[in-house]
Amino acid sequence: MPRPLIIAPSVLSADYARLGEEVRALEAAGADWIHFDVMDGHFVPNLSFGAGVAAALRPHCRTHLDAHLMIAPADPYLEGFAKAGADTITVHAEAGPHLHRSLQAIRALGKRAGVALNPGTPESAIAYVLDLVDLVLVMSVNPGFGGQAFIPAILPKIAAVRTMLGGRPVDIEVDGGIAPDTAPQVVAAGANVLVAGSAVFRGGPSAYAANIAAIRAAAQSVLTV
Ligand SMILES: O=C(CO)[C@H](O)[C@H](O)COP(=O)(O)O
Ligand SMILES: [Fe+2]
Repeated sequence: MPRPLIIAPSVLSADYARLGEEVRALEAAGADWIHFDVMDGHFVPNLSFGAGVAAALRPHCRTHLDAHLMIAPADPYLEGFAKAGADTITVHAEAGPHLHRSLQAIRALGKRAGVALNPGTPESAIAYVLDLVDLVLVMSVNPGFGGQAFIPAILPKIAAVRTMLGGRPVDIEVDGGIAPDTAPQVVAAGANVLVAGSAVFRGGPSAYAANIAAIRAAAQSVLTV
C-alpha cells in the first residue's frame, strides 16, 4: 500500500523570535508534520537549535515533530531529543561509524528511527540497517542551509531506496529545494514525505496555506495519473 503524502515545513526558515506562533500557523495552514533541523557547526557548516528549543516548541506542535539531526556525534543527544518530544529522530549515515547502534538507540527510546543520506552518499550505505528504519531521508541539497537549489542527480537514488525497501512500510523523505516544480519529480521517484522551508515561508504567514497547498497539489498530480 502506498505511504501517505506528508508535507513537512522546516522551521529553519521561520521567524525564530516567534517559533511557537510559527508552528501553530503552519499547522493551521495544513502542515502534516513540523521538520526541525538541528545543526552543530561541525557536521554541517551552520548552527541552528538544540533539544531545549525542541522541548519549548513541543507544546505548540499538535502534529508530528520530525527531528533532522545534522550533528556528529549524534548518540549523546538522542535521549535529549526523545525527552523533548520528537516523534521521528533522523541521524545521518555519514555522522559516525556506528549507524546501526544509533538506530537501535532511537528505537529503544520508543521513537521512530530515520536515516539520512547526503547527496554524495549511495543508497548502499543503508543496505544492512533497513530493518531498523522507519524513514529514509534522501537529501536533495548538501545539508546546512535553507534556500539552496534542488540537486536532480538524487532522483535515481529515491527510486533505488524504494526498490531496496521492498514492501517495508518505511517513509521516504526528501529535503532541500522542494517546491511545486520539484515535488512531482521526487514523488514520481517514490518519495512520500516532502520537507520544504523557503517554498512554504515565502510571502509570510498569510501565504503559508497557499504555499503548502501548491506543493501538495503538485505532488498529488503525479499520484493520480
Ligand atoms: O535540512 C535542511 C538543510 O540542511 C532543511 O530542512 C532544508 O534545506 C529546507 O530548506 P529549503 O526547502 O529552503 O531547501
Ligand atoms: Fe532538514
